[in-house]
Amino acid sequence: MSLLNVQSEITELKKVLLHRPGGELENLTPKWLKSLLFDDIPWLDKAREEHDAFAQIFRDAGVEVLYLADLVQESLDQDPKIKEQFIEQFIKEANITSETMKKVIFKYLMDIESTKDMVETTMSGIRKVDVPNFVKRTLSDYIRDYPFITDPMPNLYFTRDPFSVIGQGVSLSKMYSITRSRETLYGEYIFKYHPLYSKDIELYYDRTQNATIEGGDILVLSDTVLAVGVSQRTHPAAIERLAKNIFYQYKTNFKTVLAFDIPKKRAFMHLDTVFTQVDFDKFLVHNDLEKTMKAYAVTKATQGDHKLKVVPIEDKLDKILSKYLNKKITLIPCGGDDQVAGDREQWNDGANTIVIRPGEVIVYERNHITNDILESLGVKVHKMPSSELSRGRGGPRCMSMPFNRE
Ligand SMILES: NC(=[NH2+])NCCC[C@H](N)C(=O)O
Repeated sequence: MSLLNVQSEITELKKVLLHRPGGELENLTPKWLKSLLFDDIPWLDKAREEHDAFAQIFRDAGVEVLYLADLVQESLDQDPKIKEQFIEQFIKEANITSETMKKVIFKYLMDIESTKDMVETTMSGIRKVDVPNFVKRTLSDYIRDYPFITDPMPNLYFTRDPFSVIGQGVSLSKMYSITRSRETLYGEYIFKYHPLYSKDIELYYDRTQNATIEGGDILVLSDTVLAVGVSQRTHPAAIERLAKNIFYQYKTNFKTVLAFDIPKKRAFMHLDTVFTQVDFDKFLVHNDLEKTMKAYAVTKATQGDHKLKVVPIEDKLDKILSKYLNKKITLIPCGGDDQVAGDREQWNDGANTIVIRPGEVIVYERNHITNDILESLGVKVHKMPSSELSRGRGGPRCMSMPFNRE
């Protein structure tokens, strides 16, 4: 039986996957910031302190915290061949063109004694100055003032996106941006080789598909209903493929995929930046969501082999959720009614909370207006420090991937 189990956004969280930020953040520089999807450079030591506080909130609430680099290390240490294969694939995807350089980097990584250090090196990026006796060989070695042989992956601490646990299976993302594409390699090795987490795993999507989908767009509303954002990052064709796989190929319990078409822009980058559940009957939303979104219900077609039926939904968001979740739903606007506070706090992921148990969430401390509103509605709010981590434009939900909920 699969050790993964996520049938909801809000029931008691048992196990969660995080990534403690590492050297990849120190490899951010203003020149490449935009293409690396950061708005500023977090101070690594402080970012780690904040992240450790985040992890401690989970532990204090009885949640087991897993770390990405540990799971990858445990997967690669199953067999020296797996480790070699991983390094080869990493090099291939890092776009190293020179055959000699490929060999140099292979040896460089193989020579790192601990597998975990090796994995962290692949994450933080390898600079030309890191490699002993680096010799310029290719034209680009000579011409470009580019410091890296392999690029850093600074977005790894957003464990929500490269894969997503759905029910007892996994959707391994095909990422939208070049900079995040290699992040899914780690998930591939975990779900193929990890002694615990590769057992009986159903793969509902995989990284070799063409159409892009990212975990931040996927919300497991119940054991029968998924919500998926059609966003800057997730293409409708990917949602249809996912739906066919969960409806037909794997015959899961899921009956409906609600597709929410949202604006294709950075402030709305994933559905979970504008919309998260906080309790059985409460959702946090960005003020502008209702005005700008359009919902569709995707179900099995009654006729035709492996066909889908897509129906536009005209109802308002609370009505749609009430219908599919079978209860009256309250929408809580991020930042309240004030447009300025709403826009500001949403930009700092005020609408992006992770639920520990129904009505108990982790939030960024800085979003004080939204946090006060949540508290006034009886939601238990754990505030985490958030000066540095928020510079990557992701909040507590983006930084966590539940492996198991009650
Ligand atoms: N699930 C999320 N909302 N993730 C936020 C990811 C932020 C990251 N800098 C990116 O642009 O990809």
